[in-house]
Amino acid sequence: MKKLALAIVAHDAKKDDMADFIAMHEHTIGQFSLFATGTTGARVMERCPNLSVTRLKSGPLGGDQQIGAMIAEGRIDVLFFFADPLSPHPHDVDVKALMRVSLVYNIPMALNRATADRLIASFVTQISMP
Ligand SMILES: O=C(CO)COP(=O)(O)O
Repeated sequence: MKKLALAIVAHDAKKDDMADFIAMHEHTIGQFSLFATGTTGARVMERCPNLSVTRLKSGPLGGDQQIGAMIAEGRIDVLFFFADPLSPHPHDVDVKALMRVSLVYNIPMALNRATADRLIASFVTQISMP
C-alpha cells in the first residue's frame, strides 16, 4: 500500500508545539512519507532522530510554495500547518497561497494543534487498514 504523504510547516512561535506534537505521535507519523519546510524539518529531526523527513526550502525562501506545488501535483495528502496569527511574516502571500491551494485540492489541513490532534487520530484507523 502506498504511503500517504504528510507535509508539516510551523511558524517560529509554533515550532516547539510542532516538535512536541510529532514526538507524541511519532509512531503514526512514521508511517507517512514526511515532508517539511526547512527549519520546521530541522527542529523535528533534532527531536525525533529516527524519523525520516524530507526537508524542503525554508518557508520564507520558497518552502511554502514548494509544498503548494506538490499539493497541486497530487503528491501531498495531508497538511499540518501550525500557523502563528500574532506575528507578521515577510512571506505572508506564500502562506496564503499554500492555504488556498490546499482548499482548492480539498486536502485535510490542520492549522492548529487542536485540529491536528483530531486529524491524526482519524489516520490511525486509516493507516492500519489492510
Ligand atoms: O515560514 C514557514 C511557514 O510559512 C515555515 O518555514 P520554516 O519551517 O523554514 O521556518
